[in-house]
Amino acid sequence: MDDGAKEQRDPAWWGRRAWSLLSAVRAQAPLVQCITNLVSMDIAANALLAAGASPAMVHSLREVPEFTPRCDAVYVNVGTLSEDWLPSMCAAASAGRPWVLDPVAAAASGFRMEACLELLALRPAVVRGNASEILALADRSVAAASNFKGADSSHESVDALEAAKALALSSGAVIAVSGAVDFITNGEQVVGASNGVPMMQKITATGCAVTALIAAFVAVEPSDALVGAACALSIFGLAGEIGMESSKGPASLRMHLIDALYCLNEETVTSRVRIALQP
Ligand SMILES: Nc1ncnc2c1ncn2[C@@H]1O[C@H](COP(=O)(O)OP(=O)(O)OP(=O)(O)O)[C@@H](O)[C@H]1O
Ligand SMILES: Cc1ncsc1CCO
Ligand SMILES: [Mg+2]
Repeated sequence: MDDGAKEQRDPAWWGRRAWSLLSAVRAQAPLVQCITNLVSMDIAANALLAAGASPAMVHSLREVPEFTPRCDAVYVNVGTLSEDWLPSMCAAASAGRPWVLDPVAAAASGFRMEACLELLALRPAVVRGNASEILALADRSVAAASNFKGADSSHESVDALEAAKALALSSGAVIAVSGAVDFITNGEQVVGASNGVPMMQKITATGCAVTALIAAFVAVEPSDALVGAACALSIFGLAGEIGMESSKGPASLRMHLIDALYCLNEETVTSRVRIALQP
C-alpha cells in the first residue's frame, strides 16, 4: 500500500514499495499475455512464473478478442517481428488492458521502426528498451548515425536520459532505459534503479524478461507505472546480483537468477533494492 501523498521517497520507501509490489504479484498471480519474440519466450515465461505471475504466450489474431480482455496486462515485444504478428500486437494493445512495449532493435529496419511508432501511438503504460532503442525511438536520425548493434545496445543508459524524457512527454508512456543504471521517467521525474550485474547482458533476452516482469508489476499497480517499472527493474537486477554469487558464467546465471527471483524475501528486498529519485 502507498504511504500517502506526503511520503518521503527515500531508499527505505522504495524497498518497502518493491516488496509490497512483489508480494502483490505473488498473491494475485496476474495473467500476462505475452506477444514476444521467439528467443525470449522461455526466459520471459520463466521469469514471470518465478515472480508469481501467470504468463500466456498467445499471439493469434483470432484469439485476441476472447483472450486479451481476460488478462491483467499485455506484453508486446517486436524482437522477431513478422508481418503476420503485427495485427495481433496492435489488437492486443488496443483491448483496454494495461500494456507494456519492448521495442527490440527498433532501428533494424523501416518496417520495424514504423511498427514501433504505430504501437507507441496505442498508449503503452511503459516502454522499456536499452539505450540505443530509446534513442532511436525518440529520434530516427540518431539510429542512422550510430554504430548499430541490432538487439544489443551501443550506448550507455545515461546517454539516452534526455531522449527518454522527451519520448515520455511526447508519447504519454513511462519510459525505462535499462543499463548499468536503469532510468525510469514520466518526462518530469526520473528514477534510477542500480541493481544488476554486467553479466546479465550476456544472457539473451534478459531485457525482454524484465519487460515482461514490468507488465506483471503494472498489472498489480496500474495507477503508478513509474513506481511499478522501477520496482520490477530493481527486483530483477537484485535477482541477478544474488544469482551471480553462485554462477560461473551466463548459462548458470540464467538458472540462478530465476531461482533467486523465486526465493526473494522481505529482508533481502527491503535491504538491497537500490532505487533513488534523480536530482
Ligand atoms: N552494466 C550493467 N550492470 C548491471 N546490470 C545491467 C547492466 N547492463 C544491463 N543490465 C541489466 O540487464 C538487464 C537487461 O538489460 P539490457 O540493457 O541488456 O537489455 P536489452 O539490451 O534489451 O536485452 P535483450 O534485448 O537481450 O533482452 C536489465 O535488468 C538491466 O538492468
Ligand atoms: C537476439 C535477438 N534477436 C531478436 S530478439 C533477440 C533477443 C534479445 O532481444
Ligand atoms: Mg532488448
